[in-house]
Amino acid sequence: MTVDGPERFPALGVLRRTAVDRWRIVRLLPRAGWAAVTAAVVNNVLLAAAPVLFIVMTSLLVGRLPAAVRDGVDSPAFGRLVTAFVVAAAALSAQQLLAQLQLTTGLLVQRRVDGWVADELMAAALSSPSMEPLDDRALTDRLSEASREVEQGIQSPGAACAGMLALLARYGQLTGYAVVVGVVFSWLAGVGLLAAVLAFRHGQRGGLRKYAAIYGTIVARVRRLTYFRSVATGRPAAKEIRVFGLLPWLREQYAAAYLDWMRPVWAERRRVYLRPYFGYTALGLVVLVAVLAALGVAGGQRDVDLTRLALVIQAVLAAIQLGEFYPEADVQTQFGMNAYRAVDEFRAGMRARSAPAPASAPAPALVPAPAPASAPALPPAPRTGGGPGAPPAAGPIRFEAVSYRYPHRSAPVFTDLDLTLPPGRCTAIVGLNGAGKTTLVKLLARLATPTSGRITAGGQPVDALPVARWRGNLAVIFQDYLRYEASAADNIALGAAGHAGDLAGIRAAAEAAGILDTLDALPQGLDTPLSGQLRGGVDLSGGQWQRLAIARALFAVRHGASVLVLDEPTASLDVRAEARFFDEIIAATAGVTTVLISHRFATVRRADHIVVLAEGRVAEQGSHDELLRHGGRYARLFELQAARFLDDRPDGGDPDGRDGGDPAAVAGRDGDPAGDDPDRPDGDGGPVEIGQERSPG
Ligand SMILES: Nc1ncnc2c1ncn2[C@@H]1O[C@H](COP(=O)(O)OP(=O)(O)OP(=O)(O)O)[C@@H](O)[C@H]1O
Repeated sequence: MTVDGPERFPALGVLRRTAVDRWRIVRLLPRAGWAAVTAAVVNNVLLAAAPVLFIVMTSLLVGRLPAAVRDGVDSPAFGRLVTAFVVAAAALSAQQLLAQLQLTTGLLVQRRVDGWVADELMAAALSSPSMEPLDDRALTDRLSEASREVEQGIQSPGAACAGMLALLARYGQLTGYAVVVGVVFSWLAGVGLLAAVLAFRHGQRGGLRKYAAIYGTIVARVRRLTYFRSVATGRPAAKEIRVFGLLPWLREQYAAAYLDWMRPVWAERRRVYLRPYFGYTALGLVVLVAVLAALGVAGGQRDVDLTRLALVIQAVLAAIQLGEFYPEADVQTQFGMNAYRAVDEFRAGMRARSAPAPASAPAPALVPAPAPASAPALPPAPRTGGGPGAPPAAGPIRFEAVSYRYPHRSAPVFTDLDLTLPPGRCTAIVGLNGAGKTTLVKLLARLATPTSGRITAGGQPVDALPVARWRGNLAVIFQDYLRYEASAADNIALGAAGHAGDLAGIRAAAEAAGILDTLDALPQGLDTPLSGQLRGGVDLSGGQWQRLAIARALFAVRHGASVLVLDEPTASLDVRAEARFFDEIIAATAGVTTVLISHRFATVRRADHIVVLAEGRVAEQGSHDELLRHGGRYARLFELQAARFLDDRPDGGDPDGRDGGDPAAVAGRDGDPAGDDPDRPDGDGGPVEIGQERSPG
């Protein structure tokens, strides 16, 4: 096996990696626009020249002083002294001004580059049609490192670009000083000076590089620290922290996470900086002493005049100072390069983990759904066209021998799952916690890909369709649906973002979800921002948010989605609203293939078809009546609910049921499983949820 250079000589490897990283940063510069980059380059070149000009002019000033004093204020010698003074003062002023401009042009470059990188990062994060890559910790570590730096903008790729440009000024000055020493004194001294300063810089940069490398290995610790900080200061946890008195616990956790994060950093800092620092300082001192000693010898032999003496002394001292740490460039370039490497690695990881989209596969025609038995209560919006971009109509959706296992999990969630979702009907999926209900939705929405088996719609594999086209056919409200910090109208319109102008549709969806009156009563009606954090904004209750999320799904249905998935849609609804759920919402989507996931019998029992998931398969299925007659798992859970209701119900309760009680339980008790009074308010004997089996005793 051949050993290449960098492996045999580690220093070469480091140099090669540094060069590659720097080149990567340089290639980002065009993203800032050529005008901004040119302005920054010109500024930094002038900033390199100004201090060199200053020491040249002040040295001339020193050299011309004896003649000017001797010849008097009216002499040409005095005029030359004044000229040198004016040019030196102008160079100094220009340096001050250019330093400010360096900041401004650098910021401009930085912001533009970071804006582009942020776009790239977002595009990469959303590039995979499935969510699986985001379950990969190594990949999300890269993402969090990159996005943290881009967000903070201190050690970002944009800051690295600005830092690289600023290096032009520093190294330009250094070259200028070395050339001055070479020209007026000795090229050997000039080159020696340059080499000593560069060696010292190498020590600095090498230390910083090693120090920065440790950050790549402690991202998980940083994430933990950030987590505790956001829990402590964020709004979502504010209630629990106060109620449970969690402040001391949080402080302790935060302090532990902080030390866990910082200890390796401190140790590395001592290791990489201390010893090299002494070594390189000694080298710098040796060169300084050698050059100054040679100068002294030459001065003693009267080989150098006053101007040259002043010039060399100033140039050497200024050059030695350039061996220091550059606050405007060093951290930015080192950490910014790391951040951009994280961006690159994240993008590459996403590409590698994303299943290639079958772009060239022709979209098969799906079997059209049967006409709805009754006209949908939610009036459909006029379709904007039925060309190839129109969403496919869904036939029966089948999971055929589908198995699925999450990455990094050994146990599969599903093993050879066979399941049919009849078109235009409502199928309820029930099962204990962790049975796989939400995973089933992820598979249906192609956020995850079956490990084996396939999902078909109208007989055609759904993964043969472009993913966007398939998803255009779905309206999904997840259990953890989003509460957008936007107006109420926008929160609904986001169900079909291309139809935000359909105000009548937004109102119709809100009405069908039973939230229209609430929204109309807000200070700005449906235009009210839904967040206490926004000016003029208000927050909604949990149940109101849930209705709004349902309205979003209904709006998507109005605009062409023919498969509606509702994951725990009644979890936050009050019992009256839950009882009305079928009449108001499911009826509004009659004719739409609906998947309803719920732990609540009051919600599921009126579905056309009920599927019980257990141990990775369909354990039972049928209508509510059939499943009760079957006397299996579903019936057992239902009986538990009824028993709970009977236990909790006070003796001689109101015969018409108006003192409370879950309608499902009433149905189970009176033998009319399907019939109940949806208006009946519930009392304290709330529904027992599927997945929370309780002993009847
Ligand atoms: N992102 C994930 N990575 C690894 N395992 C997961 C992930 N999400 C879910 N699981 C596991 O998959 C199984 C099914 O989870 P899923 O959320 O689908 O259950 P569920 O039936 O919806 O549960 P619940 O009724 O509690 O909402 C569980 O064992 C869970 O631990």
